[in-house]
Amino acid sequence: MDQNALKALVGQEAVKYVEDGMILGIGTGSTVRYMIDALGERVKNEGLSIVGVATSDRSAKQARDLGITIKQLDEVDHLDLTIDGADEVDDNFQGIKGGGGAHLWEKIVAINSKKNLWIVDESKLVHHLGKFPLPLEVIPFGSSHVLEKLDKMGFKPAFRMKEDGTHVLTDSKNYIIDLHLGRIDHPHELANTLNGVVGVVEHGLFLDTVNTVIVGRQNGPEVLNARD
Ligand SMILES: O=C[C@H](O)[C@H](O)[C@H](O)COP(=O)(O)O
Repeated sequence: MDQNALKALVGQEAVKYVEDGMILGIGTGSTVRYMIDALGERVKNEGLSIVGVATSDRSAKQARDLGITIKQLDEVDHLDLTIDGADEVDDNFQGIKGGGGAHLWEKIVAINSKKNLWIVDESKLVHHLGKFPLPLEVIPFGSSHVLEKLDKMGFKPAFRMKEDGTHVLTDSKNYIIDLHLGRIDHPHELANTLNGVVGVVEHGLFLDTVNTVIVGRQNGPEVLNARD
């Protein structure tokens, strides 16, 4: 199976966790796309009745186009489950997200969700976080000074740019700075440090967040349970 087949596999597996009547957080990314397709099938074929809260405009559009009811986070009083992808997951179930620039909305949805389920192909499992550049969402105002500060802190920051030379913009119209760290030995300390940088709205470290990870392996999906 190639990587896309593994993503499809975990996407299809994840929707088995969705129950009638649930309010579901819907993540973002190429793996989640398969999950949304599979969810749409269940809504269409089984009459599954759920309300989705999307973590990006693109996921909201895909879901709506498939007939899935989407509400804003502020329109619901709780989320039963959120299904999302990840860029890296380490041995302690800590993760990096935001490769698609959606980690701010994803984190807000995740912390308001009773359970969090991540779907990844096996390439995302790592022993140490940090090979994948750590995304930060930053306010455009004064962002060159934020970059300079992060550089002085030794974080090897770079703005995420489009091919046409303009900034990648998040759904909240902010910029992304990626930190090229190589290896993160102390993720909680790093998270605390980044939380203290004025201008950084949110970083892509998702610590102590996920309950269950479904990993796409060549011989089938593997379910890893982190915590209840
Ligand atoms: O901002 C994007 C999200 O955090 C994604 O869930 C993450 O980047 C994984 O995306 P993909 O499934 O495309 O690898």
